Amino acid sequence: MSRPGLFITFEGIDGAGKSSHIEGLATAFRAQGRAVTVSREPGGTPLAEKLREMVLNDPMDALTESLLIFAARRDHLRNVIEPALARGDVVLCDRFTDATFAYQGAGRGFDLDVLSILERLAQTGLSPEADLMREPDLTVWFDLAPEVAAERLAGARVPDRFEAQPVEFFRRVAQGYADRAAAAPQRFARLDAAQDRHRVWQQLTSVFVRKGWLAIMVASQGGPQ
Ligand SMILES: Nc1ncnc2c1ncn2[C@@H]1O[C@H](COP(=O)(O)OP(=O)(O)OP(=O)(O)O)[C@@H](O)[C@H]1O
Ligand SMILES: Cc1cn([C@H]2C[C@H](O)[C@@H](COP(=O)(O)O)O2)c(=O)[nH]c1=O
Repeated sequence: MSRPGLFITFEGIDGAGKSSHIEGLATAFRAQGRAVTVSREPGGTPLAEKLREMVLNDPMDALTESLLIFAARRDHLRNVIEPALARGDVVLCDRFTDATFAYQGAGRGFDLDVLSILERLAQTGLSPEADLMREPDLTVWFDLAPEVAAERLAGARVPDRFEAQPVEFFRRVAQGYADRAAAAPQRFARLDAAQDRHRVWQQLTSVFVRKGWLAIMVASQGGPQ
């Protein structure tokens, strides 16, 4: 009998360390016989990647930004996430809707009620259960002080529109993530992302072992060196 799909998202402020661990986790799942789809937001389809380029680079107001992000998300859900979950894949997605509440909501100060309406519109009617609003089964939150994230990113790459924001913006985004985690504690797993890569990897795999989604052996394998 095929196993049900799992939708797992990774969140945190820019530079928190999410991307450093997602491929390692995909390898761990594959080693245990699971098919894995790795993706990201905004992005993940040709259309959504075009929208990503605009959102990350072109000046726009917060409503335009939110509409483009949810348009990209719907296309990504329709064409990648829902088909993968229907096949029984583990879907590992670098950011999802919590990022919109944290960045556009808490960071930019955009109306959270409007975001909730857009969320319902964009994430409903795509799975065989018509009324289901697709949400992650688990959200791993890499919690890191904005000052530490800024140090990690300094000089690492050319900053996009978000990475170029001042530290006060990221304090609000970090608070936005804390609020989302407090509102859905059963869905969120918080990691102390200030620890070194190996310890963060250990925290990460422990979450999956505790849930029974990975066997205990992988906690000491793979991951960044
Ligand atoms: N635990 C860690 N300790 C120190 N540096 C780290 C750690 N984890 C990642 N880094 C470094 O910090 C930088 C940001 O890491 P990474 O790209 O994984 O973060 P991210 O959360 O995916 O960021 P973004 O969302 O902006 O793409 C990279 O240069 C990476 O090598
Ligand atoms: C999904 C999503 C993302 N963002 C922002 C957050 C980041 O600054 C960029 C994506 O870059 P990354 O290197 O892939 O992390 O986009 C946002 O503002 N709102 C969202 O919903």
